[in-house]
Amino acid sequence: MNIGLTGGIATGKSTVSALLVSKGALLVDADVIAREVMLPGHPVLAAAVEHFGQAILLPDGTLDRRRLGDIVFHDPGERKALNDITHPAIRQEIREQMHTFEQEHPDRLVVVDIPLLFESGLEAMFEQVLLVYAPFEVQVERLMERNRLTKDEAVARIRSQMDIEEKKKRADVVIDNSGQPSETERQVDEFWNRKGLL
Ligand SMILES: CC(C)(COP(=O)(O)OP(=O)(O)OC[C@H]1O[C@@H](n2cnc3c(N)ncnc32)[C@H](O)[C@@H]1O)[C@@H](O)C(=O)NCCC(=O)NCCS
Ligand SMILES: Nc1ncnc2c1ncn2[C@@H]1O[C@H](COP(=O)(O)OP(=O)(O)OP(=O)(O)O)[C@@H](O)[C@H]1O
Repeated sequence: MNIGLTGGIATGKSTVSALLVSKGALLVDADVIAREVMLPGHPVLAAAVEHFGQAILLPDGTLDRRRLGDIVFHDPGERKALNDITHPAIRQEIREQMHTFEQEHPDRLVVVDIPLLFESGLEAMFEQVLLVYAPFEVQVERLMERNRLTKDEAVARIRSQMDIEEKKKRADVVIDNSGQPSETERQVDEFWNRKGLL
């Protein structure tokens, strides 16, 4: 059994996936995989440097994430270029991890956290798609606070993704994380208790 878990930036995907893991789900995390392919020595990082130049590297050879973020969150063409470089390898690794979990633990729920699930058209990989929702204004606030960003920087990142209201329409299940954590936990409990009906 598997679900794709998505949302908007800073809507609470990590918060909800941690709750599901605490109940016994197995997690595949696209953000973790995206970081692995950008480590020194990985061919994906090499391809990114070829496109964006040495300036995206820090003196120690690791990726300057803030610098690359500044480029791609303000320029749709450069964002597409980065996605074209990184996404095939990320998708491949997601598929492999999902397959391994499903083979080894056929009785467990496999949760696959992918921020850009809808943008990348990956719905068909999953039995159901669960959306972690918080409205735009809440996203802005939480992103500014967590990443110490200005309002403009936070809005640029949010606008780099499909509108959260559109994602809400496309999802099979919605967890509204705009309220208190206890309210989110209640909804996750409810989902967990009826997931046998998936
Ligand atoms: C641009 C990079 C260097 C910025 O790094 P930074 O440490 O500031 O952010 P981090 O990686 O923690 O991502 C935070 C969030 O930003 C959003 N985001 C990241 N990349 C993108 C993108 N290409 N388009 C839209 N949103 C994105 C996601 O919601 C993600 O959860 C980094 O996100 C990256 O390498 N992105 C390309 C790979 C990718 O698409 N990852 C996200 C989905 S798997
Ligand atoms: N219900 C809530 N009330 C208040 N703050 C919350 C709530 N849920 C999450 N947060 C906070 O909002 C921020 C974003 O949450 P989280 O990191 O889980 O989002 P995310 O969707 O995984 O983010 P990203 O897209 O960047 O990976 C965090 O700082 C988190 O502590």
